[in-house]
Amino acid sequence: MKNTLGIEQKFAYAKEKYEAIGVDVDNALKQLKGISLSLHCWQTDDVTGFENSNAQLSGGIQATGNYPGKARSIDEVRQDIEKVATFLPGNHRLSLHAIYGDFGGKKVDRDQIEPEHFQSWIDWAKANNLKLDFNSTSFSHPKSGDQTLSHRDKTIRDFWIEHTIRSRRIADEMGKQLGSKACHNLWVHDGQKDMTVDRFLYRSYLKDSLDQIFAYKFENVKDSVECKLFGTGLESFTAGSHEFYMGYAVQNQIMATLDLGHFHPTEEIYDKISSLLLYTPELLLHVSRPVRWDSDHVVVLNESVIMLAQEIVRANALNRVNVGLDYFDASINRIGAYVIGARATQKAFLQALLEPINMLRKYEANGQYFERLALLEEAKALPWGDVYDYFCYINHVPVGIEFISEINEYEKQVTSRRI
Ligand SMILES: C[C@H](O)[C@H](O)[C@@H](O)C(=O)CO
Ligand SMILES: [Mn+2]
Repeated sequence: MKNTLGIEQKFAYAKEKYEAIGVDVDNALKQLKGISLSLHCWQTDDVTGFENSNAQLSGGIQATGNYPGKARSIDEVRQDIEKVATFLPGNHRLSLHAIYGDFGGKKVDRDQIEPEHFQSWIDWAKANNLKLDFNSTSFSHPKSGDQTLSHRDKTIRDFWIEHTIRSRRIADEMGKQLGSKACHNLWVHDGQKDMTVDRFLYRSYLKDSLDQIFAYKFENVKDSVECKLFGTGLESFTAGSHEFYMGYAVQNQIMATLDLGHFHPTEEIYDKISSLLLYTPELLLHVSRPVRWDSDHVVVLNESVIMLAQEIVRANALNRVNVGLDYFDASINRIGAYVIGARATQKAFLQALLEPINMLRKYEANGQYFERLALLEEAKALPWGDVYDYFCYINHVPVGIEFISEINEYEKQVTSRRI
């Protein structure tokens, strides 16, 4: 590790500055260490999965780019995730989609998946000190079409109901064996391209499908439902809108998933945190970066992510919010994409944990709004970066830009050879 003295000295100076405004830096670091990010497995291979080698991504989502080195097998996904973990301070989780099963080369349709197809993932996760989360997969399948759980054909709905119940059962097994409840995220792309007249009908089918799916209770699963504004090719109607799933989550006391790319481009999700947490037990986040649409660009430390982290910390809700990442950029080094996005998310939480919240609250309560705004602005320039470097250093992962050369080396030795 380079320049150890500099890191410690800068941290000591930063700590003094924060303590002068009433911030407990050691406690912030302790809390940051407790935030497990759920890394999305699908950045390794551009959401292809291992059902069949010619899988075409559908469902209104797209991974654009052709950067060499994507993972081509389960072993390569695991190898890449293990590498990513060496760059991230803290203990994290992996979120799998149902199409990433270990099917042993056999054709296993979605309504036939079993926990046994994910046992090798569970064993691997255990050996690597990771916990798992899970997602049913409605896209990239001959029966997907434009609609699944909301389809007007009962046989199609029944197929996807069966798939989703089985997915939750797999999540339950993961949660049980790994000793940590698995989040099961349900996102279906269901919608229509053009003006749709039977919206009420499709949404009532979707509700009925969900009722059948959630009639099964699994002890080791935390269920979540993910809304979306629209998918590509399905621009006019989305069955699972925000209002639809918010109502469903509240009525059934499950989680809503908030994906940063699933709202109107100027709509921020930070302000939904305190509202939803008053009515649902927990939340699941999909931290992402929409550029003009739900483009799933790599997460960076932008205002949307910072404000989101602030709202969670200010609401004292770290233990009620599950933080998943969701983006897929096939145009740059994929390991680098994970590390940039995961570290940016951690930096946002660190900034939030280092906020001089007591002073800010006092100003607000006294109606001292100039002082509140001034302190919010000054806090942006406080040396949180030195605290993050120290966090990396004490957790034995590369500090600052050191990870760039290490990822380049991995590319040279491993991913560039995948041809
Ligand atoms: C692959 C994921 O399940 C998917 O990205 C979903 O979470 C989503 O956000 C779709 O836009
Ligand atoms: Mn998502």
